[in-house]
Amino acid sequence: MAQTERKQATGTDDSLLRAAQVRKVYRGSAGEITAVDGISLDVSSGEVVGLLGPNGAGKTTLIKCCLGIVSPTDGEIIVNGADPFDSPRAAYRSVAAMLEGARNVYWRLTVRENLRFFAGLQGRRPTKVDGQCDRVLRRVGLTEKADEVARNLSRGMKQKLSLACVLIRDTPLLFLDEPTLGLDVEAKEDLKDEITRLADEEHRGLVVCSHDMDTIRDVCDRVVIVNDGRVVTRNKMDALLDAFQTSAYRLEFAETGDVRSGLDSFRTEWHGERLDVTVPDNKALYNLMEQLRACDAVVDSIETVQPDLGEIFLEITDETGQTAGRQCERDIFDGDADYTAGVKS
Ligand SMILES: Nc1ncnc2c1ncn2[C@@H]1O[C@H](COP(=O)(O)OP(=O)(O)OP(=O)(O)O)[C@@H](O)[C@H]1O
Repeated sequence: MAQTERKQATGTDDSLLRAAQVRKVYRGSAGEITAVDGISLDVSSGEVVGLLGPNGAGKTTLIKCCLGIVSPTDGEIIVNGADPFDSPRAAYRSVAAMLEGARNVYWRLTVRENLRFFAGLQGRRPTKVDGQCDRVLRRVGLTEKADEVARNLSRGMKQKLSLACVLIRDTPLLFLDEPTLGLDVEAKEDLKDEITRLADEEHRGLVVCSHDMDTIRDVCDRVVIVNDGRVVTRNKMDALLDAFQTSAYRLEFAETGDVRSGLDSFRTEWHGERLDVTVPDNKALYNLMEQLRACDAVVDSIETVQPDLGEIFLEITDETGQTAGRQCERDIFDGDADYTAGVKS
């Protein structure tokens, strides 16, 4: 890659990841699979980005490309100023990943030995990192288990150890794949706090992949939703929720009149006597009110339905919702002034 292009791709100083138009085609005896088909992903310091998509969407492949584990067929990847294929050592020093949960820890080693090992990979003397080990163990709630052999830990504790092994490496960029898997409610809340703290106080950049939409909603500044190897939507979390918030209303009736059969042109869902109705715009809301009057319905209360990220995700990635997804993507790009690097997919 030409130096000028690289400079462009490296972007601003706080850019920790710039992946532009990444493509990965796996070739095997069964033929070709395009796992990633031109995805771009940026992460800056202090930012938490959610990477969402259904099974097989290409998330893990993209992450492995960014880590330099899988070689992309096409595209540019820069990790904290280093190309993971041209300068693997420099890139490796900047990024740590929690992939496939607890499978990346050494089950015969104790919790502390695991941490020393991973600190050693970062070039530090394992015997000199005990203070930091204690701090990391405190943060993930494993202090009491420091001398326990990893294989004797519960599933949730193994997950915490896996996170601790990522944190001990002290890298500016972190990839966390399904970090809440197996965690109880309290541990999940602690993990969310820790992710937010890492971004806000330590200015790290994090990419979080999860099917746990509560966690994604609570910790992510932005989300990128992929399907079939392509980006279907990217947006700031607030804007994504807002985009869906304005279109759905919950009505309570004093009198329902003929309303159950009179709202055919709207998307409706009854919950007992309550009605959720989705309208595309303000004009349609006005039409809805007219229609309700025509049905002799008396509305007792009307409120906007809080958008559920899980439902938004399904709507966007559902095959029948492709148009909605594309529309959403266009709206989002139109309004996303921060996303100006020319790396839209
Ligand atoms: N090593 C490989 N060789 C061939 N095909 C692969 C390989 N790894 C992944 N794939 C295929 O690439 C596609 C994307 O897989 P990937 O694991 O990246 O998806 P994912 O979004 O991480 O899914 P999940 O949420 O289930 O982890 C799938 O069709 C998968 O079968």
